[in-house]
Amino acid sequence: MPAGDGASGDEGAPDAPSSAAPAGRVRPASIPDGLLTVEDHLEKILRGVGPLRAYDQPLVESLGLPLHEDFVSPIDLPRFDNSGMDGYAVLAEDVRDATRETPVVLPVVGEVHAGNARPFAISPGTAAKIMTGAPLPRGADAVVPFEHTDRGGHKVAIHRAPTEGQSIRRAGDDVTAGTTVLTAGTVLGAREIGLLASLGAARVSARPRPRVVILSTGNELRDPGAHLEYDSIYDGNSYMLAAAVRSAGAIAYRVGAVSDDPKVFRRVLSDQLVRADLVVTSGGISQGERDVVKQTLKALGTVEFHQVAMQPGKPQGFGKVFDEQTPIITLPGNGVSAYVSFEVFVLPALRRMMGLTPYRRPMVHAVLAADINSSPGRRQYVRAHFEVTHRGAKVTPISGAGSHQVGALAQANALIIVGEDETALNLGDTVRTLVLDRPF
Ligand SMILES: Nc1nc2c(c(=O)[nH]1)N[C@H]1C(S)=C(S)[C@@H](COP(=O)(O)OP(=O)(O)OC[C@H]3O[C@@H](n4cnc5c(N)ncnc54)[C@H](O)[C@@H]3O)O[C@H]1N2
Ligand code: MOO
Repeated sequence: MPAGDGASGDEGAPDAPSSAAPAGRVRPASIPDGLLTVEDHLEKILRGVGPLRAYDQPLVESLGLPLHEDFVSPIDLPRFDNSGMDGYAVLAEDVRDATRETPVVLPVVGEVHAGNARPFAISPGTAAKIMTGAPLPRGADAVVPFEHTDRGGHKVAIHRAPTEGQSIRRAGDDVTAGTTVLTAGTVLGAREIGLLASLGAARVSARPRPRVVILSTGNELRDPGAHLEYDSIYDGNSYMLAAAVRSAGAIAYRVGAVSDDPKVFRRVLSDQLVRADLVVTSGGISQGERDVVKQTLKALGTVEFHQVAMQPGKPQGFGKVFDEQTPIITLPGNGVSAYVSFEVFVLPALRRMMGLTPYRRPMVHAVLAADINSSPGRRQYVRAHFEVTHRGAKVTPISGAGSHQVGALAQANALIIVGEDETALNLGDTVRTLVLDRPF
């Protein structure tokens, strides 16, 4: 089956989260009691983060954001009849018989340049020199390009007859004032931003980019470039998450690694809220004795921690913190777990905050190039390489399935979904795949 964008199956996100689980959703039988499904946890998050309030933003800042309201053109484009060529404005009738052998000679009664013209008219039997974009003089109904003339100054010999209307760009032939040129929800790219600017919009109404504070936790973490003791490692996650946040179109505030001291974590978190629409943490949420995120946030009573039936990414948390009621998504510390959890939970939340739908990456169907075994009870996100060959979409699992294997993760450009109840996918099967890094 060719690569498609069918947002099919159980990955299709609820675009308008409701307060109850959608009717008809079946909990896979193999999921052990006590674990949430991926959809359960995602729904809690999507219900807890609303779209940010839209405001007028500078045009270029709106790149990648959806337009909040229909945009009705206040003006015509082109604004006025103007020349499409450098040449001479004439009355077509006057030069109807012009040929190379028998050119028609007309007096040149004026010259109009783009941005340097006054209202101007020509009488029958005369011509005006005109440049591309300059307003057409009244009385003219064609433009003869320089190449069909002797380029004369006081008089011009025209040696090819133009058709009526030739090289004239009529007012409103592209956009008519009063028409809706972009509808609410249109994601603004270079073409749309160019159009809005051409229509005189200095600002445009869009939801802002969410500001995301990223905290990683762990006494073992050091910034890249810093000295490592024998038991320390570099903080990969906060960089990865900051990059992922930016790729999603949001603003990342990466705070370096915070120690496992609950007092320190609490203080840093509270200090950061002033610039956060969302906080994302990594690490410190499983069963460890110093799981600082879980320990600190549980005490607040507003953040819930769960195990989710997925691999990687089993430990998860979500809630709101302090007086600000800032949403916080707590991700597991293993690098691959943090990445996959970002894709599955944080990306949809950011898209919802920005007003972008769909929230979740559409699924692609691809032919599997090797067997995959899976233990039941958790949905697997298998790191894989996706490509489109002359025979269609193909996906190949990458070796290195450990949640800590960020080397293998960096080889991947896709995640194969193995359902909770599935124990094997076989070479040649058509499998559900999330193709990463693809705009949607
Ligand atoms: N007894 C149990 N132990 C664990 C369980 C469990 O159910 N019972 N779950 C495992 C799973 S699954 C995961 S995932 C991890 C999640 O643990 P935490 O979220 O508490 O994360 P940490 O313990 O802080 O770290 C895990 C691992 O990742 C490394 N790490 C953490 N932060 C970073 C970072 N910013 N950059 C690079 N590497 C990072 C950390 O050093 C650990 O190796 O728990 C399992 N354990
Ligand atoms: O669920 Mo953990 O995220 O597998 O390593």
